[in-house]
Amino acid sequence: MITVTNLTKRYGHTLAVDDISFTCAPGTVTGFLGPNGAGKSTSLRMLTALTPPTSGTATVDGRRYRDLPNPGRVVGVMLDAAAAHAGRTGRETLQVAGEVLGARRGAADDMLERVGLASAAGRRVGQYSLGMRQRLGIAVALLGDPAALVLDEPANGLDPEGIRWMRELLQDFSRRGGTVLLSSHLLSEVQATVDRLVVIGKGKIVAEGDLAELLAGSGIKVRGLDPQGLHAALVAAGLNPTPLPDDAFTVDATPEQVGRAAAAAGQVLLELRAADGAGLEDLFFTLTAGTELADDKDVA
Ligand SMILES: Nc1ncnc2c1ncn2[C@@H]1O[C@H](COP(=O)(O)OP(=O)(O)OP(=O)(O)O)[C@@H](O)[C@H]1O
Repeated sequence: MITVTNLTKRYGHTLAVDDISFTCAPGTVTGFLGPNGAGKSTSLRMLTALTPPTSGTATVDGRRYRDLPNPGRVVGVMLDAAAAHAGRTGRETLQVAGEVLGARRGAADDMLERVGLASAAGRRVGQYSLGMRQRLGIAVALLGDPAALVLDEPANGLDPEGIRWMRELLQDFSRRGGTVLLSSHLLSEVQATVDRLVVIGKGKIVAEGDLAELLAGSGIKVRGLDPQGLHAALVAAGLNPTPLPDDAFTVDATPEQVGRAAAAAGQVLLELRAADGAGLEDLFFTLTAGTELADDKDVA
């Protein structure tokens, strides 16, 4: 169990993380989602004792990371896969990590096999692609056979096949009772992997809950032949339409209410269905507005 309670971090005048609280239960994969600069990395760094909190606490299995005698045996961590020692080979990286953890002999090679790096084990990490470093980072995190994983942007640099591999690995880990907390700045990247979401914007939690609930709780999507006429009809019926980019609207009402409002005004409907998480996407769009430059930097 990962428990974050009133966690806060201030850098001078910047409130990077502002009084956040949430828990991650065993057997679940939680996505920690937010745009660049929202406070994800700072939160994960506080959770893993790399940065002291200004106030609040973060614990894994009831203990702060820095109080764990052999933390890698309790929680596997990957915060910056690119930071691995470039001069070491993949095998050496895992052997060094294994010594710290007291892992059994042969664990490094078994793990290289598990993450698909066996054939690259003797190559220097400096020659690895970002995706290969992510795999190596996961291998280091898993090496101590921990019950929890904390991963900062694990999908970064992975190709679609790599993302699928990561998804299966994490879901398998959670099915065996493990607890996973992973961060991402892309909803689409983690949507198929996580069971729960904690959404953070400007240091504060702005949404939290089961993925299915967050995706479902977004009303009805409706699109008509005459968007302006449909908008006027919905407003006249006392409904409160929110415009979507494709000339459609979301409405917090039943399909029948929307259908009747449109019929009363003679409006032809082209689409009337559950909104598929458009509300969550809208929320994310609002949060990420203005951060495109930072996203481009990540891709480059
Ligand atoms: N060491 C630091 N000194 C001063 N400000 C910092 C420091 N680390 C982070 N910040 C600031 O805290 C805020 C949150 O940054 P953080 O890196 O946690 O966000 P993030 O959600 O992880 O974004 P990214 O995905 O870009 O890393 C930002 O405004 C950032 O500039």
